[in-house]
Amino acid sequence: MSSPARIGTPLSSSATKVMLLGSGELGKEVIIAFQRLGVEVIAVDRYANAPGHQVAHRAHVIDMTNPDALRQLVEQEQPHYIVPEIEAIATQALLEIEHTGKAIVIPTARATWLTMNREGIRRLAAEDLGLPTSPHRYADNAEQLKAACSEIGFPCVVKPVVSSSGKGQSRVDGPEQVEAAWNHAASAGLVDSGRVIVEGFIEFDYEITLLTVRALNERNEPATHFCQPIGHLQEKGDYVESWQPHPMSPVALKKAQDIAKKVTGALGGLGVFGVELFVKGDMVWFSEVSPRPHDTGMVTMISQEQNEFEMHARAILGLPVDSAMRSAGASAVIYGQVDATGIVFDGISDALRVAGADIRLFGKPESFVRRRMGVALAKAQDIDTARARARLAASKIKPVTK
Ligand SMILES: Nc1ncnc2c1ncn2[C@@H]1O[C@H](COP(=O)(O)OP(=O)(O)OP(=O)(O)O)[C@@H](O)[C@H]1O
Ligand SMILES: NCC(=O)N[C@@H]1O[C@H](COP(=O)([O-])[O-])[C@@H](O)[C@H]1O
Ligand SMILES: [Mg+2]
Repeated sequence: MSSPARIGTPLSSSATKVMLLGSGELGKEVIIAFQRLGVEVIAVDRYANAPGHQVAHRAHVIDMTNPDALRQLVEQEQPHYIVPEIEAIATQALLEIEHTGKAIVIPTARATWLTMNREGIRRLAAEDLGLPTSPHRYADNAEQLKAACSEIGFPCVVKPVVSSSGKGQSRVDGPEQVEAAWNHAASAGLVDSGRVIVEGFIEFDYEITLLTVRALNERNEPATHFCQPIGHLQEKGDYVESWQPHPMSPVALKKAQDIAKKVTGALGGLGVFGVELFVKGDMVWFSEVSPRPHDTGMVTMISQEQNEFEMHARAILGLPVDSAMRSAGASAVIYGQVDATGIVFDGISDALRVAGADIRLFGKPESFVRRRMGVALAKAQDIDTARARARLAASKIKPVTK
């Protein structure tokens, strides 16, 4: 597939150059992993001093949904690899860039294009691959949404087709809530494409992220590695806690791995994928997939030998990965809790005195009450203790205005 991996010297003519499109908390860790391997990293985001900007060789602020701005920056920086870190990117420009052969898009330009829009990945998963998903319909206005919700039945979930971290998402319990769901989706979608998806509500026992890695083996062929399942808790469509390993029946685990193998195989390329699945008994539904490290996978910073960001960097460069666990672990989100710039975090010593605990503060320049500003991590003998420790450590951190 490719020649054996080589890495040059950063900031010289031999440099191996990677451009991150999106440089939030996930990109920051991917950049640190690349930096450790002596890769030259260019971090891009929509605002200045994003977390990843602070640890890269160079930083740029552009509108990544603008194809001209994206093409121009790629022309200027000439990266070998382009690593998308968010959904809302001008994926059409990525398809063109990949086509010229000037840069490799991770995992592939088509994968970023399909997964940026819920409709693209749903059609691939449900129609082309025949994977089990929630029943679903699409709507382009409030009237169509009413009809779609009645067809699907209540409760159902309405989401903008382009959005993430639960933005613009509503659970709808009856016809009287449909209009509010339409307005919420229209106001909060990342790119206002004006289209929403309605999904039947799955009454799952639990949900997991199955981190799946496509990395080259010793014969230089892509091979699939599975991490242990990550259980998580979501509030308003956004993750608040995750833990690894989540116990699963052998039947459910096998189904989850089969689904993950099919969907990541169909997307192709190299790197980490976060396959989101709902589980009830031995039934498993595909929900969605991130063709990149996943927020719930931040737990791997404490629970795995190689965390998801290190595995992503290695897989991208054609290097071997190891998806083995080190210890049961958990993560708990630290929210901004205030609307302010340049906030200060109190209580860090108390957090770090919690047994087995550690923290990451992302360094986002501006805090919002519900913005994810950091994460507490904890290891333990079992996931219940790890969860309690991570929650306790997170609760000790008090963001305040300066
Ligand atoms: N059809 C559904 N049935 C039951 N719960 C759902 C359904 N769709 C979404 N949810 C709940 O909402 C959460 C967020 O949904 P989803 O992953 O589609 O949103 P998202 O905006 O893409 O979030 P992220 O970017 O963090 O993955 C899910 O993890 C799940 O807890
Ligand atoms: N579920 C997707 C996800 O967690 N994405 C992560 O959040 C950042 C945006 O944060 P912000 O909204 O606080 O700028 C993204 O850049 C990425 O690191
Ligand atoms: Mg999700």
